[in-house]
Amino acid sequence: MSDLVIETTGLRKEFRSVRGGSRVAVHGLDLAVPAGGVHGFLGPNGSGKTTTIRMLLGLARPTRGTMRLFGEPVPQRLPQVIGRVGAVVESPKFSPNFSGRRNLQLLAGAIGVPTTRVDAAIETVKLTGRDKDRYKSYSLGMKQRLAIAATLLKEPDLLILDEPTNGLDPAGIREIRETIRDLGESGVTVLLSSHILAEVQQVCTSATIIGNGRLLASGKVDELLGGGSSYRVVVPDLAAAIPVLTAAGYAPAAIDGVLHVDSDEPASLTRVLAEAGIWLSELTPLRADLESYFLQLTEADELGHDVASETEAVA
Ligand SMILES: Nc1ncnc2c1ncn2[C@@H]1O[C@H](COP(=O)(O)OP(=O)(O)OP(=O)(O)O)[C@@H](O)[C@H]1O
Repeated sequence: MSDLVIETTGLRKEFRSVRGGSRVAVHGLDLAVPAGGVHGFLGPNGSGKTTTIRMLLGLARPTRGTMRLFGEPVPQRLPQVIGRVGAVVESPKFSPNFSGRRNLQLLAGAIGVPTTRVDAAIETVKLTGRDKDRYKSYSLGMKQRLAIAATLLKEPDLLILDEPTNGLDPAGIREIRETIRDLGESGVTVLLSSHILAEVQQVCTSATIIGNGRLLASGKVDELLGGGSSYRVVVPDLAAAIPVLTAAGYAPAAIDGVLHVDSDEPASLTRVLAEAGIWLSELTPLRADLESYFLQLTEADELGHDVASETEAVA
């Protein structure tokens, strides 16, 4: 039995246009989300994230392909598994004149779970202290946290969040990210869709990257980032530093009057130069996020290159 919480194979979605043509939103997507932790579902706007999530939740019908949630085929067995899934895909409807707490209590009653779970949900999303204020007085970030609290009432094993930080101010973004990280650490599997690379890097343990409805790469965030790091090295005399670094096994590249050097250990880079009497005036990490990797993948996709071989080269 697979320990994947979400699995899709060859998932495809075509939308018919009014003029008789069709637009392919999802192209044969193979998605594999392991149990536990926060899995990023990263792609630019319009890359097919929401459409994929809607299909998983039975809100849109795939044109082709198969999907499984907790090993069960969906939509066929969705009724059996949907109780284990919480999702914030669109803004939920809360009563503006009731407090956040009252809204959750009503919801708990409606879905038949004990109202005692309301306290835990409020605490998890850090709305304690504001839970008795009217919903309409909440900031966007608080409204989003209440939406997450609502999904927690049924104590889901899988939480699907579609761009939950969209439209929030920096404080709201920080709070939601902390909440998501805490949830991932508590044992819930979270699928976090996002078009923000830094968000996936900060919050997620593993990720799937898509572009134009196609899989570009998937794996642990650390591995997606690549093994080594590159540094920008500023020295007074490039011509003196290059042979010293080359002799020590590095492959320095001179770019715009500075050196770019791949190294896992910046301290030894510094020592090699210092031992040759070369004192560096700057050592800065060049690539510490998914940005360049993502751009490389999406450009390759747009050019129709063999994305699989690009992925292997980076992994
Ligand atoms: N109901 C629909 N009818 C026609 N085209 C659609 C429909 N829903 C989505 N699309 C198209 O499918 C593509 C993927 O859209 P989708 O919303 O899934 O992307 P996304 O990655 O979630 O982007 P965003 O972050 O902007 O929501 C887009 O080109 C979009 O215009």
